[in-house]
Amino acid sequence: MVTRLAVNGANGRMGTAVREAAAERDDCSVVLAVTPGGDGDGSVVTPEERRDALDARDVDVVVDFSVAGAVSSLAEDCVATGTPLVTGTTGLDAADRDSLGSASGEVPVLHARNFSRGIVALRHALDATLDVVAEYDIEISETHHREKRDAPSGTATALLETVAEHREADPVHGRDGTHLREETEVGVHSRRAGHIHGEHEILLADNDEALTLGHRAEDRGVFAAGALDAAAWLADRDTGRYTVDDAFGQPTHDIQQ
Ligand SMILES: NC(=O)C1=CN([C@@H]2O[C@H](COP(=O)(O)OP(=O)(O)OC[C@H]3O[C@@H](n4cnc5c(N)ncnc54)[C@H](OP(=O)(O)O)[C@@H]3O)[C@@H](O)[C@H]2O)C=CC1
Ligand SMILES: O=C(O)C1=N[C@H](C(=O)O)C[C@H](O)C1
Repeated sequence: MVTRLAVNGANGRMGTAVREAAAERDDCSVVLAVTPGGDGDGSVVTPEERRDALDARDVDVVVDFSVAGAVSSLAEDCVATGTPLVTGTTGLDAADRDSLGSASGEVPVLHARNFSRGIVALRHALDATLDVVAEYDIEISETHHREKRDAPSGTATALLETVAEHREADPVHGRDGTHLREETEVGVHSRRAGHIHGEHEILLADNDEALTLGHRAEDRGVFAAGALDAAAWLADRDTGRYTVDDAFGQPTHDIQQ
């Protein structure tokens, strides 16, 4: 089956990567692009024209990479038209988050702060690592291109949440002044430079050792491919809230001691 997609934020860096990746696949087809300018063509519309266009173009799933603050009206359009929603937009505001929550009572919704399978693996690796060394000092660092608006990255925030599932974790964003690190601190550091697609590193140190877990995205294609895999998977799902773990599969074996 070919999944008919709408791409929201279609002319952005990720929207472009998604359209390029979809053009190389035979399991999905982009039938609608949504971008603030529109272009008067029925297949490229503005956010205001989106609701009617989702019906008119018979869209199966919306894939969204846009901006914080724009996701709530998108979620409302998905509910009004019964269209499943995959969104990778990060730095969401409270209205966006609430809308995704209520939309998932009406249509399938999958929000992921990173669609790379390597990042899914990194999160599972961190989870397993914290089972052994949760009390080590932990610092999370991320580096992205100069155009990125939100900091810390959605991925760094998700990694921090994984730490918080294991221990008290008080984020400290950057450091200055003269004071000692508190035991519960987790440093969260954001760098912005050039065209870097996305790097994340977790440093854990204590007990005469230091351990790092890290990931580097080498092309936006990795996020686009994951989002398209998630969209194809979500097309057949029941109403509800889903994660990339649901779409890509949970780990199949336990870490052996
Ligand atoms: N989950 C993941 O795996 C990944 C998530 N991201 C996240 O995706 C988001 C987009 O990133 P990126 O593509 O680099 O950003 P860009 O700024 O390149 O793209 C965002 C696009 O959204 C458009 N836009 C603005 N307002 C609306 C609206 N109301 N409706 C529809 N489109 C709108 C912008 O148009 P205009 O410029 O005309 O305003 C722009 O073209 C960010 O939040 C980023 O963090 C990025 C990579 C991977
Ligand atoms: O804006 C980006 O580029 C990216 N954003 C996501 C995030 O905030 O974690 C994912 C990826 O790192 C690229």
